[in-house]
Amino acid sequence: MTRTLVLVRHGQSEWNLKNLFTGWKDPDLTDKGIEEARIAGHRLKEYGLHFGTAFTSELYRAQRTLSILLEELGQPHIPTVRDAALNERDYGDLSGLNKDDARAKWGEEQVLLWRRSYDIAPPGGESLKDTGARVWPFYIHRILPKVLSGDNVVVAAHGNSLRALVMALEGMSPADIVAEEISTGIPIVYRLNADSTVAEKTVLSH
Ligand SMILES: O=C(O)[C@H](O)COP(=O)(O)O
Repeated sequence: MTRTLVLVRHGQSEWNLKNLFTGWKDPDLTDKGIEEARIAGHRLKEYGLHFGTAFTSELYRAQRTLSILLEELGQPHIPTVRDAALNERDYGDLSGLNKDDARAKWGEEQVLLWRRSYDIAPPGGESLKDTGARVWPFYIHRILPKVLSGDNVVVAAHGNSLRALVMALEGMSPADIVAEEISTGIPIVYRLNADSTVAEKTVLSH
């Protein structure tokens, strides 16, 4: 049994391109983002992966990335679960603001704490810990049983919902997770042991 779990962050969005905090806002992919999703599907095809189930968020950029990727894989119609538990971190009052303008207003250090620390939430939004509080139970109750049953699973989600998932999978500490970045459109392939620990991790870079 392969017990494969693939995580992929959506391709570049219009707001990634404009350097805006996005969170639960719902912009589309850019042309580059569409291409990144295609390449991700192509890399998974080359890797020989077939999926039984897909999971994504309720946000369009992740859903569109997933459908482009599955189309490229030749598996456009697999069962797909969409759930807000996998949504991006809610960026609260920062949503829609330019990231450089935010650094100019609140300082580099404060903005980095909001973006990468474990438990400091942006004003009106979620910390990574808050995001994990919805991602982790969803993983345990909905995603993991599929993986452990041998049903290869792909999860198309977001930078911070995936950072929360990677933190749990790899047993990272709050200090470790600060440096963890998830690139757009790069599949991360985990093979899990029967006890759900990670046996192997492969990053399918371009
Ligand atoms: O919501 C956003 O702005 C991005 O998708 C992730 O942003 P971050 O890299 O600032 O956490």
